[in-house]
Amino acid sequence: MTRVAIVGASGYTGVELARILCNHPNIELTAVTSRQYAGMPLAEVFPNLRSKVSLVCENLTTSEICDRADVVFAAVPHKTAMDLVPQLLGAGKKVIDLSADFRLRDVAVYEDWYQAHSSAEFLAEAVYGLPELYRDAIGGARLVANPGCYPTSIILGLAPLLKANAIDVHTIIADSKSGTSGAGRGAAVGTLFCEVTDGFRPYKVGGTHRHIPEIEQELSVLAGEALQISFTPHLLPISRGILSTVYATLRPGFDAAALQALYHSHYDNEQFVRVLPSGSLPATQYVRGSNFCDIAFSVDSRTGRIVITSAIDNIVKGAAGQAVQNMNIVCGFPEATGLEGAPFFP
Ligand SMILES: NC(=O)C1=CN([C@@H]2O[C@H](COP(=O)(O)OP(=O)(O)OC[C@H]3O[C@@H](n4cnc5c(N)ncnc54)[C@H](OP(=O)(O)O)[C@@H]3O)[C@@H](O)[C@H]2O)C=CC1
Ligand SMILES: CC(=O)N[C@@H](CCC(=O)OP(=O)(O)O)C(=O)O
Repeated sequence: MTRVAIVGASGYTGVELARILCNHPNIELTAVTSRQYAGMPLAEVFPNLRSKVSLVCENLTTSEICDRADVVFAAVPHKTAMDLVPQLLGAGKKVIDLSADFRLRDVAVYEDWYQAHSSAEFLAEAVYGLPELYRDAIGGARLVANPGCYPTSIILGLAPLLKANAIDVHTIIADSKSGTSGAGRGAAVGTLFCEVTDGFRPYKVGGTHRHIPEIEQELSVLAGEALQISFTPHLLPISRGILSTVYATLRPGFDAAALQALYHSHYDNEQFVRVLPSGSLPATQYVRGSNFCDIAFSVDSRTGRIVITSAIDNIVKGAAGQAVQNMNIVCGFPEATGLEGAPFFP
């Protein structure tokens, strides 16, 4: 059995990791950390885990975590992760980092959008953990940088088009809507019930959201040239789910039938990407609790644009589920282990 620790188990991605991992046949969950809840059973912090997880939250040092685990999920905020990762790697551990600390390859870009990086020497070896793009490299990685939730939904939606040179890469606009769990479990006025319920609003408008450089980095690799996008996130009064609507101008020669074939050839062997039949549209409630990304597109012949819609559960394919998918690849387990469940509905 592979021994696994979750650092940051009292957060939303941490509890989702515990929920997925408690049914995983190849691993043993051996440590769950939290400073606030140290001494309290994780199943008391999160009663959904009653009778499924018996571990008690602990405030462990990094060397204590190393003694207990072979694989460590860092489900902590950025900055905290970059301070933790070097010691874990030094002790020979495999690390799946859910934060943004190792996603950007260029330290200057990271420092522009986040803060000073104290472990930049590991950026070159970190593998961006989007299995549909980097499966082989993830298999040999000791540090996987699990993607952000918005980037997962947008990059998967655009990848087939960029690889086939089917769109004008300078025309991409992405409009994404996220459930409130995307903001984490920490108390904040902006995520109070009265601030969120019965309403809908954009935030970080005008090219200011920190997922922009991550999305541009990966789309530029796919396009083979540097590109920029317009991206606007919105906050939905739902607990989980992301729906992204992405627009781009089509190049001549790509009609709807050719594009449908393109998406299918790209994703039909992928277990977690469902290309919807023509005329169907994705919805957050059809991926809820699952590791699926549902994708559809329509061609607007009036404007010559393609409109791609993609839906994920931000905590699953957008975070913990994708992290377990990455662990499975790193450890050589079947990629869908622990992630086979159908979405919850309603
Ligand atoms: N929520 C989402 O949809 C997504 C989140 N992510 C990323 O995953 C990571 C975790 O996110 P999320 O679970 O939402 O965050 P939460 O705010 O819900 O949880 C954060 C966790 O980190 C722990 N923590 C905070 N500061 C420290 C510290 N200095 N040292 C040790 N532990 C600390 C907290 O526990 P305690 O304070 O008790 O120690 C808590 O368990 C973040 O980097 C986030 O950006 C990525 C994709 C999607
Ligand atoms: C709704 C909401 O607030 N979402 C978060 C993004 C989610 C996330 O966790 O992104 P990282 O993994 O890059 O930190 C936000 O917009 O900042």
